[in-house]
Amino acid sequence: MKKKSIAILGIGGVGGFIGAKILANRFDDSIKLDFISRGATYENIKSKGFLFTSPEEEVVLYPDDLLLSGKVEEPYDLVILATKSQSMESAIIENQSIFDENTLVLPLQNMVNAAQFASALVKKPEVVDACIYLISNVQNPGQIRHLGGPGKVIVGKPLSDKFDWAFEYLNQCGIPISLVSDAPTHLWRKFLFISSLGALSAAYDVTLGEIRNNPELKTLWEYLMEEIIQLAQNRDVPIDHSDLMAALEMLSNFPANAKTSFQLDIEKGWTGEKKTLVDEVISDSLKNGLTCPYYQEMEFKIDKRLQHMAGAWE
Ligand SMILES: NC(=O)C1=CN([C@@H]2O[C@H](COP(=O)(O)OP(=O)(O)OC[C@H]3O[C@@H](n4cnc5c(N)ncnc54)[C@H](OP(=O)(O)O)[C@@H]3O)[C@@H](O)[C@H]2O)C=CC1
Ligand SMILES: CC(C)(CO)C(=O)C(=O)O
Repeated sequence: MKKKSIAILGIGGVGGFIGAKILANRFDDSIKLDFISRGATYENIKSKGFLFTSPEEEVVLYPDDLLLSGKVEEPYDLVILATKSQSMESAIIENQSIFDENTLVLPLQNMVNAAQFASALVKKPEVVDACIYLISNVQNPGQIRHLGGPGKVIVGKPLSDKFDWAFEYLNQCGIPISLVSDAPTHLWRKFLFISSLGALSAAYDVTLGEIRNNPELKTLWEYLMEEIIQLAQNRDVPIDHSDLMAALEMLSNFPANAKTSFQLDIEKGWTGEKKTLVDEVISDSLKNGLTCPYYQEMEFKIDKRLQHMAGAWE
């Protein structure tokens, strides 16, 4: 029987964490795991191996095959999409050959509609809603540091049980998988936290500790979350004030000096995931007759920061 195969497309914070868990914990070679990367990430892994650091370990690992994005010719049984949201489209388009009608696609972006977006591009495979709870960053291309979070993956149930092997395998490799029938609610709950906190931290250039300890910033954060809740409810997704309270509580688990990854991108003058974290919240709200003055204010401030940085570098 043909070996099952898994490809991770995008070896950054998320893709690297999942790849490391599989490579470090797999118990046999019954399933093939390939990395699809590009540029410096590809070159560094090729020449030095893949370095994964966590509070428990520092290991150099090797995927079964390291492949250059755009040059892959075989379809996979499971494809984990782990690029940032703004790179998804081009990554999928240049790697169409990795998908066929037997592939399951797991998109892990901080988006509420990643599965719909990917589905329209890949056409044949089944794409399920998914999200991951994790803090893991690129130190250098091909070198990933896991800073916290269990790496728990929440996945919307596929149409059949033919992919159960994949979920069992990931679980056995130390990636906790939770299959749920109400995936949109989970995705929106996560988006409520990430989008609002990302927007606020990027607009004001503040750490998570500064947001926690500054009553004005904390109130602004709550207003932003309320704008997400009204958008979710407008789409019949049942998140409410109790989720806002849970998000406030969740912030207390983060180190005071932690910054969101969106803020780190803005600091470098990059737009990062602004389109999916901020701009689309505004456009979707307005399209549905909702007002979102706090998101609009964050967007304005973020744009000003970006313009200021672009000016400073000219
Ligand atoms: N990091 C985290 O802890 C968490 C992140 N998320 C979400 O997960 C998603 C991924 O985030 P994260 O892992 O941090 O992002 P990173 O930027 O760390 O990693 C993305 C990787 O994808 C690569 N990539 C982009 N386009 C291609 C392509 N065409 N072919 C091959 N590789 C490509 C990038 O390479 P290159 O450098 O060359 O662009 C980069 O290595 C985001 O939506 C994020 O919001 C969710 C939960 C936690
Ligand atoms: C959880 C959090 C906020 C950690 O930095 C994150 O995932 C992000 O920045 O996108």
